[in-house]
Amino acid sequence: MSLHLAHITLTYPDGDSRLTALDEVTLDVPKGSITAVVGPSGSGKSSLLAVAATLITPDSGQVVIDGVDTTGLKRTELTTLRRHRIGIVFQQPNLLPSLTAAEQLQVMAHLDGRPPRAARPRALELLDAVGLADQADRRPNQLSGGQRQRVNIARALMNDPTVLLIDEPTSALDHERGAAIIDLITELTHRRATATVLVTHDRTHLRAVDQVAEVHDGRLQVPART
Ligand SMILES: Nc1ncnc2c1ncn2[C@@H]1O[C@H](COP(=O)(O)OP(=O)(O)OP(=O)(O)O)[C@@H](O)[C@H]1O
Repeated sequence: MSLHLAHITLTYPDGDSRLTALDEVTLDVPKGSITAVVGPSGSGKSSLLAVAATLITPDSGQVVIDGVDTTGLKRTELTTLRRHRIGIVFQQPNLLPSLTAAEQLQVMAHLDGRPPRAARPRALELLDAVGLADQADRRPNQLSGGQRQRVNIARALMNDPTVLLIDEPTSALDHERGAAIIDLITELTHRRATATVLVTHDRTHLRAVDQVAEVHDGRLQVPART
């Protein structure tokens, strides 16, 4: 199991008491498969993604990434684990305005202490994989919203992660472009054998996913096979 969440409970301070955002959540995502997490606003989807990304430590429960139990790891160990094994795609691409599409990806190598120039072939290969082979030297303002989201996805794959976590990737796109992005994520998941979690409130795109998990008031419904 490449991503294993076991009995995760997460609370936030709420006045004098605490609000339970995740309540005993257990989820398994095998390598090469994609799980969609759906649920109403405020149900706990983003919290679930943040816990899986090791960005938030739950009150209790276990997060296992690629066989590594993250419980008790130091902050620096978590940063290293995240950098090498987890790809995160946030809702907004957050691309750097002055960099070309290829450079957005090469920065990931730089952050990992490797020379960005040596990472160019991989950056170009990934841009090709997301359908942007001929846009590598364009800056964000020369790309469409859908193309920027593709750069965002390619960037998350730069360090060859085992776990890919994606938050609402279609929210800024029209239906057709949104569907194309989900198809792309599904194809990349199968081809690159990532354990992918896709948070979405849009159920129209769920045809291709392997598993749908529903969150209600912080509780995950037993996933039904699609
Ligand atoms: N930093 C925080 N401090 C306090 N409460 C929080 C915090 N973040 C989230 N919450 C609360 O936790 C619950 C779950 O929030 P979360 O953002 O995970 O839901 P969500 O399903 O992602 O919602 P949306 O679809 O609107 O993004 C909500 O009641 C929210 O108000």
